[in-house]
Amino acid sequence: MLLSLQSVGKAYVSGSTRVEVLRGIDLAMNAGETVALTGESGSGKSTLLHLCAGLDRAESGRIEVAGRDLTRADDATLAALRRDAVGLVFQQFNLIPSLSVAANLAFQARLKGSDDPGRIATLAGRLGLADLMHRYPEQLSGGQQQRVAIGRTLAARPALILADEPTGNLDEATGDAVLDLMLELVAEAGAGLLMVTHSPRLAARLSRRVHLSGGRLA
Ligand SMILES: Nc1ncnc2c1ncn2[C@@H]1O[C@H](COP(=O)(O)OP(=O)(O)OP(=O)(O)O)[C@@H](O)[C@H]1O
Repeated sequence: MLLSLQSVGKAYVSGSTRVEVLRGIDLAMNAGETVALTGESGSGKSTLLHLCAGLDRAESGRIEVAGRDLTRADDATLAALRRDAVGLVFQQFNLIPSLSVAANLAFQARLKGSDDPGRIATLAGRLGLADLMHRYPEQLSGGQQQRVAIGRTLAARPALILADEPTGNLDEATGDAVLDLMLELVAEAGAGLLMVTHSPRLAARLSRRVHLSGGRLA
């Protein structure tokens, strides 16, 4: 099992109010599966991805990624898991401002000790970034930055990709091409993709769809 959530609960407390965002989430994903996560704004989709990435902790229940229990792991173990097994494509792209596009693309793979210049060049070509390799993030459009963030994740070959509207800043044709690439590489690597999307059209292209509402998945 690549990703397993059992009865996962999470609430946010601000002042005297407690907001139950997730109330008993069960989800199981095998390697090779691609799952679309839909739900209204504020339903808890980003919260769920953050928990699966070990960026935040569940209040109850159990989360396992590639057989490792996140709920009991210490911070160093969670950081190692993010480096080695999980790829994140979030809405804040978190590119490194002082590094070129080429160095940003290679960054995650280098952390893992698996930098492959040939693969970076191929990915850059497929993502339409080949002519931008010497630029810096601040010299890119939002959609170009988004493609660098996706390339950086794909270059590191994670077992599980967690993506929050990864093509949200791209026009339809570019977004389709980028999703094609993501699905192709996920299939090739036998990885898994859990992707938040508001688009029923994009959701239909993944192998399974789950909907978050009232703190539960259906
Ligand atoms: N750190 C926080 N403290 C308090 N409340 C929070 C915090 N983060 C999120 N929330 C609340 O939790 C709920 C779920 O937020 P979340 O960002 O997970 O939703 P979402 O489904 O990803 O929304 P969107 O589609 O708009 O990005 C919202 O009501 C939000 O206001």
